[in-house]
Amino acid sequence: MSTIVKRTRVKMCGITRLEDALAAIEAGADALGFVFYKPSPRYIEPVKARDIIRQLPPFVARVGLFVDAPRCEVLEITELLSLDLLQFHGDETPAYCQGFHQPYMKALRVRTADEAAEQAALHANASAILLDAYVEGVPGGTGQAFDWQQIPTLKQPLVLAGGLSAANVQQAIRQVRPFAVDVSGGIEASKGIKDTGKMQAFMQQVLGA
Ligand SMILES: O=C(O)c1ccccc1N[C@@H]1O[C@H](COP(=O)(O)O)[C@@H](O)[C@H]1O
Repeated sequence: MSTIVKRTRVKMCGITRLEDALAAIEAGADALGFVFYKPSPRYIEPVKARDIIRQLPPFVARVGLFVDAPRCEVLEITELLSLDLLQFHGDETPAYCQGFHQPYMKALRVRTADEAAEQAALHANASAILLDAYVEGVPGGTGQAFDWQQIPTLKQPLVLAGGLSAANVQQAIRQVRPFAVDVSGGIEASKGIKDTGKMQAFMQQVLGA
């Protein structure tokens, strides 16, 4: 009789340095996120992201994060570097999100489960729906968790984000049962700089969930 071991996938976001990317992979991350949103302290120049991505081993997904970027900017970046998935973290419409060659994940900022369910239904073609905290005036990366009672039932795989860290990710996984978790601030030494110990501790908690 065979045993199937199912584990929650992990995306580590806001990578700005090769050493952090390699440490995240060593810790066990399934996906790395690169933030192409200039106001973010985790913004990375596309050319720098390309140089990091070129040095990564296979079987690790490269995710590009955008916030209401002009279509031509996304096209420029996706032509410059090889991305497996686009993460749209603003108010992008389904038509906009589907207008690229790469699959996409739509981030929604949760206020209520009903509202999130309505928004998610519009993105039926999304590869996944990422749920993040709603913080007025800030699109994401706030380090804030939201009320996990407000998780809607989704047709798409659910990626849970928002204020996750080694301290709460196990509880989050047990309660929400997401397909994947996405973390940025909770594994940082400072904004944009990852902490290897925190990444390892995060993964250990995920594996123990
Ligand atoms: O990381 C950022 O700076 C960022 C900026 C704009 C939109 C999204 C951003 N990051 C994403 O936000 C969530 C939650 O991050 P955190 O763990 O609470 O810091 C995550 O999906 C990041 O990819």
